[in-house]
Amino acid sequence: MKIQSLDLPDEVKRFYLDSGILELYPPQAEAVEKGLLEGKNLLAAIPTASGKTLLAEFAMLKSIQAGGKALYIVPLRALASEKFRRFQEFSELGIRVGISTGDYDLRDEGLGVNDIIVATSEKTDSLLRNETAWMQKISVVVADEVHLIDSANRGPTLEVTLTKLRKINPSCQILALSATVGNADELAAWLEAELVVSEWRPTELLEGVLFNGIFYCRDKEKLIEQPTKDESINLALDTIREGGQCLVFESSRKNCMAFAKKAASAVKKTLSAEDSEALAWIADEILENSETDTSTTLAACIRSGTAFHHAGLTTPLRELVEGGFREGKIRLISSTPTLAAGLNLPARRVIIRSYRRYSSESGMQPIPVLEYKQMAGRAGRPRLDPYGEAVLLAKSYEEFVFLFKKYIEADAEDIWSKLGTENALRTHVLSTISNGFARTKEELMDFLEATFFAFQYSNFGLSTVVEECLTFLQQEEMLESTDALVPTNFGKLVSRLYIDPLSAARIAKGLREAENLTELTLLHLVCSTPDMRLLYMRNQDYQEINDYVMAHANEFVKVPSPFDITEYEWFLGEVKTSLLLVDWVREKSENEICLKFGIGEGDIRAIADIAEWIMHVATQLARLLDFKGAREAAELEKRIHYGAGPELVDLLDIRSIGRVRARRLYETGFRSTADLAGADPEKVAALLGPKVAERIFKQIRTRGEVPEIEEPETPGKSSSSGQRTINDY
Ligand SMILES: Nc1ncnc2c1ncn2[C@@H]1O[C@H](COP(=O)(O)OP(=O)(O)OP(=O)(O)O)[C@@H](O)[C@H]1O
Repeated sequence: MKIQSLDLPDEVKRFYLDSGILELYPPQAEAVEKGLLEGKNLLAAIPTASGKTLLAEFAMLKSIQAGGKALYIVPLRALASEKFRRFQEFSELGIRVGISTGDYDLRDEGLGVNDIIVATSEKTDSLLRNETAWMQKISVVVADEVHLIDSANRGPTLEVTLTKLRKINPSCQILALSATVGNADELAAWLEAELVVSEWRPTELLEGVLFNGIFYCRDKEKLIEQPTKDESINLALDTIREGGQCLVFESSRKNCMAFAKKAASAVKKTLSAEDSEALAWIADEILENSETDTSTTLAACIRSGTAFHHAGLTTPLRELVEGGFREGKIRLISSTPTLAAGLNLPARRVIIRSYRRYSSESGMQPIPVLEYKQMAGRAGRPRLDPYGEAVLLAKSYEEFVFLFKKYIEADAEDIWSKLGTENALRTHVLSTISNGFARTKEELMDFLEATFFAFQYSNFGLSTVVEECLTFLQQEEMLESTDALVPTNFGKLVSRLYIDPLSAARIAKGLREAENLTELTLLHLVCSTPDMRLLYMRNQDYQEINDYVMAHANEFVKVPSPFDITEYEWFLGEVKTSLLLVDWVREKSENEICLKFGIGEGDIRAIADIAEWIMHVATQLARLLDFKGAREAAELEKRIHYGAGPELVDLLDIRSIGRVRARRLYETGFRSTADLAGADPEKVAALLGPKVAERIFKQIRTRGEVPEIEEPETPGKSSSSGQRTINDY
């Protein structure tokens, strides 16, 4: 099917023809035949890189040209940024694109001027809870990676968000993009959507197992040369020498880093002088951005053409690794499956070194087939690689046979709604009532009957769980104690703040009962909520944290009995996470924190982000309920944001002044923005570099009168590279 023949505006067809897309892939053609461009709902369950996003673009552009507005929902912020960058290319068509991934208690009304809004499912849900007006005008909803409805933590929000959007916009077109799943027909029926299921890919995928140095797949066997003792490295070198790149999936960050380091010396031998120069630049950028042992190791690997990628890296570092790989400079990335979750980073060969995953309930378990297919689907760059190869490693003949049966010859599992638990429903029952979707139990059940959970389980047991949620919400005074479902002001605030009602109840109880609200008391209160992500307890942590608790027992609202082993262990994890935040707000260096707690910089950022949000909730709740602690919580919220002491908060309100620069200014006597306003500009420029100083004075100038900065006579002498480094924070 030619692009020219499509029922799309001429300028849209020209846009694609100019980008070299002349005709549709078979699944795309099937989608058009099934009504994609006639506003019909459609579920496309097709492999990675087989053109799903293009389908969404066609539907969105068609609707926008007719005056509509599109909402593109993704599961991850990284994917939101990737799609936002892609859709910005439509600016030549006069299409405006916005992205919304920020705080969860904003309406983001300003985004309504855009034709396409990209948002995570959580952010979409919070926009609905905050009754964002432009949500009523959405004409096309794209749910990318919709198979994640199956995930326990993200699934319920995506499912309820789609249910709400269909309620407020019954006529809007739903376009669901999914990896191949076992029950795509069931998902399509729930969405009242046409279904396109296909295994077609633009680049052939060879799936196989490496056993005794031979790569076995379908009808091929390939003997892999053995230049080193490690068969995974040999497999990687085999591809790199052919001009391809490798993605290696490991089950843990430690193994990721270890393999990237181990492969470095062998990969380095394949590099040209030009490659090495380009890689050195990337490595220098890494060190500009971060000063931890992990980033030092990463930079060293990159100089040899390898890298590792996991959630412990900060976003700038991950983007540098991804960019270096896309440009073909980094030859091998060793990653945890984060990379496979939707990020478009294909490679000629994908090596799955570990197909097991650790879970606290059942230890090391084989990953689901769906997850294997996601990783395997990254093999083969369209138009660049002649084929893609996904390789599992077998250490025995039994494992060799198992892997073929379990993964290569198997179909992906069915996906199942995870909404039917009290943890999931508690949040969504309150938001459904707060948003006026339900004023009585009957209306609430009607709303829930429109969910995928009800579609799959035909409401089994839903009423009982809902009853338990309503009882809890009334006991915690988030709902009026009436037959009608009426949210209290407390309940409305909890819904708008996008927090688990159980978290809100714990915070309210803690603020009410706390004798003294120290920094630790508030930080632990935040860490004791179900919304908080806790650090794992390593064996060496137990004694140290336990001793700390004994010495500071009066700073905790409640210390559980050590004889209640499960609850006490969980409490120790809360305390360990609280102590990370104490070090963070007391300006311990990131490297020191990483080494002390056994984490990455990305974890500090991720945990600080969540803690900041929950502390923001504590501030709002203390104010609403007139509890003590609002001022202390508001100050801590800022300190968590910057990772700094209270005396620096005024300085930190200035962009370009992060925790390191603020401390340097403070120690030099510039203790506030007022001090800076009256400061000798040359002195500040000497301290922070003229470019940073100018950015600072420019902000202060907008708040009052201060002298201009004279640029130095000899440009390039600035002490600061002008790059925002980790020390800006
Ligand atoms: N019909 C086509 N002809 C040529 N190239 C195409 C066609 N459709 C898509 N592409 C190109 O193939 C690449 C992958 O397309 P797209 O991103 O739509 O796939 P996808 O399935 O969404 O990938 P992912 O699963 O990574 O999100 C893009 O570079 C896109 O421009």
